[in-house]
Amino acid sequence: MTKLLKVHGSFNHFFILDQTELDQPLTDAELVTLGQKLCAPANGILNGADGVLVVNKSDHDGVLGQMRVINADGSEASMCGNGLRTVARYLSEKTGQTAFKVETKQADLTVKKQADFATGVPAFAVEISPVRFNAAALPFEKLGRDRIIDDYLPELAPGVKFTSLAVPNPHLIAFGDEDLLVGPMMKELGEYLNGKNPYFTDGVNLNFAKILGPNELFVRTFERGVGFTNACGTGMSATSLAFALTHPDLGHFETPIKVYNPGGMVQTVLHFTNHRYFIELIGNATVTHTLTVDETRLHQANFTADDFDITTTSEDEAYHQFVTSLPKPVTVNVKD
Ligand SMILES: N[C@H](CCC[C@H](N)C(=O)O)C(=O)O
Repeated sequence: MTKLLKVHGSFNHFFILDQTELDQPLTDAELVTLGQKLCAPANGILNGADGVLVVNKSDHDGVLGQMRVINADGSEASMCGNGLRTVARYLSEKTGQTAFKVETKQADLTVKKQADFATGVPAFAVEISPVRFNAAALPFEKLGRDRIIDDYLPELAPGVKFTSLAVPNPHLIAFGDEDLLVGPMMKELGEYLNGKNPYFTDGVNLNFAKILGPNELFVRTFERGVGFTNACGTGMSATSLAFALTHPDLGHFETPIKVYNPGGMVQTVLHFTNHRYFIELIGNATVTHTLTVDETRLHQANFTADDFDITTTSEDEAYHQFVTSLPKPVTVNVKD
């Protein structure tokens, strides 16, 4: 039998599959099908998820494991900030180590166990990098620019200034008031840029943010390969950096930035060292369920909820209490 975990970072929900525990790792095609089937709420496996985090062995020195990210639509992403916190916790509890590196598509990233974010809410800090701004890292070549920093993009939305950066997955960011975050534009633009369009040919994570004050933001994200999620770790990290670059009076480097989101709150710390940006993302790493299932069913994506033995942990209650204790600067419903 094979064990999976159901986890979340800021209610950005994932399944973790540790392939080092399998008799036979899944093929890439099997991972795509598994991601689509496990994550679809209609299939009733714990109401689905936003993605599957696949843990593999890493042969890099000083690296405890490799993380691959399969979105709910089966597409693969180069990075997942909320997910990396949960994989870091999984590997920490598996090995007993509390500070180490995890291999991701474009970099081996530093992770470190933190003090609990609140009672019963374990937390990890993870490195978000590499950070790039140019069209080579972002597929927006049809917008006639090599960079998009605090620029109007009338082709996409009149009267809105955007910033785009890759961390290394692609993000497009705009700052505005609550109407922008909860109005119709976000869904329309998010669906357009993640469908057939000449601007972001590989899709893009769309982040709208409200500035709450010095080093305080609220960020809502329409994620590539998923749609609206309760939080996007790389989105909150990229938005924090865009905040400091476009509002240097309010967003500061080397200072914790409080980032609220529909699923809770995380902290980010921006760094610029040796001509390199990187972002620390600090937040919860919550395990809500353990699941066991026959490995063959995962390979064949041939399962219903009845094929899983599911155990619920006691952690979600503690996280709900944490979220309830937070201010609600913007009214966006939490997606179950
Ligand atoms: N949907 C994203 C991957 C997951 C990122 C998000 N869940 C996070 O926490 O960073 C993409 O395709 O780039």
